[in-house]
Amino acid sequence: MSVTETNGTEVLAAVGLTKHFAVRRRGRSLLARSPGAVHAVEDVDLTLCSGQVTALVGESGSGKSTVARLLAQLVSRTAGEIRLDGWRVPAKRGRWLRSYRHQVQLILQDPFASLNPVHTVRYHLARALRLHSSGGAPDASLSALLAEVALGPGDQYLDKFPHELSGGQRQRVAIARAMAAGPQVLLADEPVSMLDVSIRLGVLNLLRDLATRLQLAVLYITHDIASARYLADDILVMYAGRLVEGGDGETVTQRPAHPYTRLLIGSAPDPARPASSAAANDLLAEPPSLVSPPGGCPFHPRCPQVRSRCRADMPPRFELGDAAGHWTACWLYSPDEPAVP
Ligand SMILES: Nc1ncnc2c1ncn2[C@@H]1O[C@H](COP(=O)(O)OP(=O)(O)OP(=O)(O)O)[C@@H](O)[C@H]1O
Repeated sequence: MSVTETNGTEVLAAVGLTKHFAVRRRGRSLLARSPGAVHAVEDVDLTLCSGQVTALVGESGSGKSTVARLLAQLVSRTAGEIRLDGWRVPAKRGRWLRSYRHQVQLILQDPFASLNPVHTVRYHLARALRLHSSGGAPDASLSALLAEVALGPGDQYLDKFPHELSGGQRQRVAIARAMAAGPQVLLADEPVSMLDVSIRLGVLNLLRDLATRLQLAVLYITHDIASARYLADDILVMYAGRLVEGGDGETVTQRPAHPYTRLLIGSAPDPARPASSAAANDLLAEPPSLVSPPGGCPFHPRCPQVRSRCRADMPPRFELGDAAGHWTACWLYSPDEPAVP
């Protein structure tokens, strides 16, 4: 399924989403005229649809978590628009925030950090249920929540403390707590990267199941493009705060267009393919400064196919035409550039 031609309807969308973090000035920079800023997210457009999993993939520091925090309204945006069910979400906080947070739930990487160690599973789930509904939190409702995340029977888990659960069970409880709000959107920020490899698949399958069964729109944030391919309908690739490629998961991973996407795929561990040390080394190269980003395409200093135009101008999105909704922001695909070899 492609980003633009999905079966589901649009639930959450961002247009031109931008976040600059102010940088504290030190030493000589105290004399600088304008304070610096980390350009963490620049001009990001994305659409999350009901029943669909969209993966946001990129290396560390590319701005993925900031996108999640912006969509969850945990940080304010510098520019851009967010729409929930077609409703323009105000940039300033207000009374709408509570109901927004019912609809858009964030799941973090480390369930140990997100669950309070002194409270039981019952406490966490009951509190979440009471927060989001006017009724109480009878055990039957708590067990039903646990059943949603394939933890059962409920009475085996309700009185357990986080440290008495395995990593996978803790993440499932964190997901059950998010489900207590009855959300339309789950933003899952590296939800399996701290889990044992053997249990990752189970949690990924759970996210897929929730998306399909409950028609949730899921954003799956990861640095691991192989897991994105496994789980997601659509993949968006992020580099230095910007989206550089998007399309359905199979097309993006089988026919990657952007040189950065190719590098990401080339450096991903694949038992069936000898590791490309060249690709891995390229990825280890110095990431760009987000305080004074290079002019033109942000990837040009690392790009093996750089052209003069790439140093001067920011590439727009080019539709690739090989699959519906497959696009890339790279001058190699401009109709007025010589064809890609
Ligand atoms: N509160 C903040 N103040 C200043 N800079 C920040 C803040 N939060 C994030 N950043 C910077 O924004 C950039 C993007 O960070 P972000 O955490 O969104 O990237 P990421 O792709 O999620 O990386 P990771 O996978 O390592 O979390 C980084 O340079 C980071 O240092």
